Parts: sequence; C-alpha cells; structure tokens
Amino acid sequence: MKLDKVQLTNFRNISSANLSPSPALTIIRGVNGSGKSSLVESIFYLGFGRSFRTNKHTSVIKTGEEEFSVFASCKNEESETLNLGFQRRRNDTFTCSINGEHSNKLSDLVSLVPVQLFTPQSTDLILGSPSERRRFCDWGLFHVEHDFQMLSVQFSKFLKHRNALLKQQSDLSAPQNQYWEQCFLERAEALSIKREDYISKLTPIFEKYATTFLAEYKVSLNYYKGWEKDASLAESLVKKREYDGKIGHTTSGPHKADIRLKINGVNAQELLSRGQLRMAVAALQMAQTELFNTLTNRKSIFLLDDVGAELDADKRELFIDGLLDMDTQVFVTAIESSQLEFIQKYNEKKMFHVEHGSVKEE
Ligand SMILES: Nc1ncnc2c1ncn2[C@@H]1O[C@H](COP(=O)(O)OP(=O)(O)OP(=O)(O)O)[C@@H](O)[C@H]1O
Repeated sequence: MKLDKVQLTNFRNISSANLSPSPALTIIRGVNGSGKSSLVESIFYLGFGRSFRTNKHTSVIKTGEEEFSVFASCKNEESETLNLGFQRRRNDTFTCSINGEHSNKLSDLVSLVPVQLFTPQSTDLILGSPSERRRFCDWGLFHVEHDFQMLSVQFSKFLKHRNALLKQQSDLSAPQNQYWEQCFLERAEALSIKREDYISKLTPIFEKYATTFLAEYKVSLNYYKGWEKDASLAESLVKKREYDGKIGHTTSGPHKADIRLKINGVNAQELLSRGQLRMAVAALQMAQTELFNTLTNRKSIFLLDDVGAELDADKRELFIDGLLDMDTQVFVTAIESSQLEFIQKYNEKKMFHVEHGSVKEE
C-alpha cells in the first residue's frame, strides 16, 4: 500500500493540507510546534482510527471546528486505486469511507492501511506493560490472518462474561456455566496458538536485525502464554477458580500473555541503555515489517516521528535504509535538515516544510 495523496482538514493546527508523498521517502521538516507530528498523526488515524498521542479524539479536532477529516488516495499491490477517508466529530462519532462507501466499521478501513510508528515513546514497547507487547504482536496477526480480528473480539467477549460470572460469585463448574467456560477456553487456546506461532516466525528475523542494531549482544524472544508453563489452560483455570472468584476476574489466559526480550539471558530493560532500547525496538519493528511483507506480499507504511532525537546518525541511516530496501513507504519528521544529512543519497524522496500548520513541498 502506498499513499499517493493525503488531504487533511481541521486536524490540530492544520486547517487544510494537500500533499502527494513519495512512494519511498517523505521528509517533513519544520520548527517546534509547526505541525509535523500532526501530519504523521493524521496518517496514523488511517491505520488505527485513533491517535498515538491522546485518547481524546476531540483534542485532535482543530480548536473551534466541529470535525476533522483525513482522506487518502492509495495504490495497493495490485495497482488498484483506493480512496480512503476518516472523519471524527466532536460528538465522538466517526465515519470511515472506502471508495465512497461509508462505514462505521473501523476494521474495514484499518485492515487496508498497515501503518507502523517509531516515536520518542517507542521504548514503551520494552519498558511498558505487557499490553504494549501484546498489541505489537496483534498488529502483525491482524494484518496477516483474516480471522484474527473476529477471534480476538470473541475472546474479549467471553472473557468479559467469565469475569462477570466471577464477580457474581457464580459457580463456574456448575452445568449451566460449562458452556461459557468451554467458549472461553476454545477462543483463548486458539488465540494463544496464533500468537505463539507468530512470535516463533518473528524471532529468527529479529535475531538477524539484532546483529546489526545490537551487535555485541545475544538476544532472545520468548512468548509467555499467560498461565503456568507445565499446565494446560483448562487445568490452570480450575486451579485458579477459587482465587479468581475471590478477586472477581480471570488471572489465566492470553489476556495475561507477554513477549519477553532477553539480552545475554537478562531482561532487556535491566541491561540496555535508553539508546540501546531504541535500537532493540527498531530491530523488532524491522522484523515485523519483513514478516508482514513475507506473509502477505504487501508493503507497509512507516512513520518515524522525531527520529533525530531518538537514534545516532548511523543507526538512523541503517533504519531508514532497511525500511526502504523492503519497499516500505517511509515518512520522517525532523526539526533540522542536519539530522538527516544522509538523505542526499536517496533519489526517490520528497521534502515538505511545515510552518504554522501550512504544508508546502520544498
Ligand atoms: N486541537 C488543536 N487545535 C489547534 N491547534 C492545536 C490543536 N492541538 C494541538 N495544536 C497545536 O498544533 C501545533 C502543532 O503541534 P505538533 O505536535 O504537530 O508540532 P510539531 O511540529 O511536531 O512540534 P515538535 O517539533 O515540537 O514536536 C502546536 O502548536 C499545538 O499547540
């Protein structure tokens, strides 16, 4: 997927902008507060239907306006043109559009726009809670396996129901609850198998990139399923039934899963410097991009916000080189051109300058 045209209206400080990005590298320059991150955030909305900076969609709508919109004309891998749009209003409703057809089903839109992001907060992937790492894995599965979204929704539904039964002090072993227990178990096991399989495919690719980004270390990735290693989930649920009943929620299952990154056998967060953590994230994202390309025959869009503040010049270059080699459409924001001196070598690029919310090609 490549974005040919992006058009935004009333998005943060940008009243209106129209740009035709490069299919390869697009550089967005401007001083602090000019609107660079906003531009990248608008593309993120097409891939996720939300912001990476706030949970409040109303903060994103330009002050004094009723709604923002982002439209993009794209080319998919079959060279078909797709016209995609996303609008969000102050009353918290949204509309997606795909080739003029309106829909309120976000997954229809976001499944078409595989977007990844690297920002100053990306180290949260390693330092943050397990939910960050599950989200990373689930992004890959969502874009690779058509039935993953449905499975994930069903699992959440049965988990919610199980937790409600636990809160009501219901006896989960009672015959009338066995159906729900079985529904939960089936979805939980299926989800867990998919994640485990995905991480086992990702691991060798990650190890390959880690030899570049973390050359001096031996890295390993392990999937923790969310319950004891030597027990089945069914056994673990029975074992924890009394405890779960007391606390009112389920403590075993894929909603407790994690992906553990070890460096020389030690948890990454205990050994790596801030800069090295960023490089580990870069290696994970490169691996995710390569696996996505291999499994889907599609190409993704990569947003690098404030990359100058994040990585050394040589690692920045390696990261962008690697993404472009995989035919990824890359958007990079930077305050100073000096942060991106190496971009001179790329022939296929476009540069945009943002000033007080106005976007101009350079
Ligand atoms: N809802 C909004 N309406 C109008 N302006 C907004 C809104 N939300 C944020 N802004 C303003 O938009 C401007 C652009 O913010 P943005 O984060 O995109 O800047 P930036 O160029 O990425 O800056 P930096 O280099 O400092 O990260 C800021 O001045 C911000 O105060």
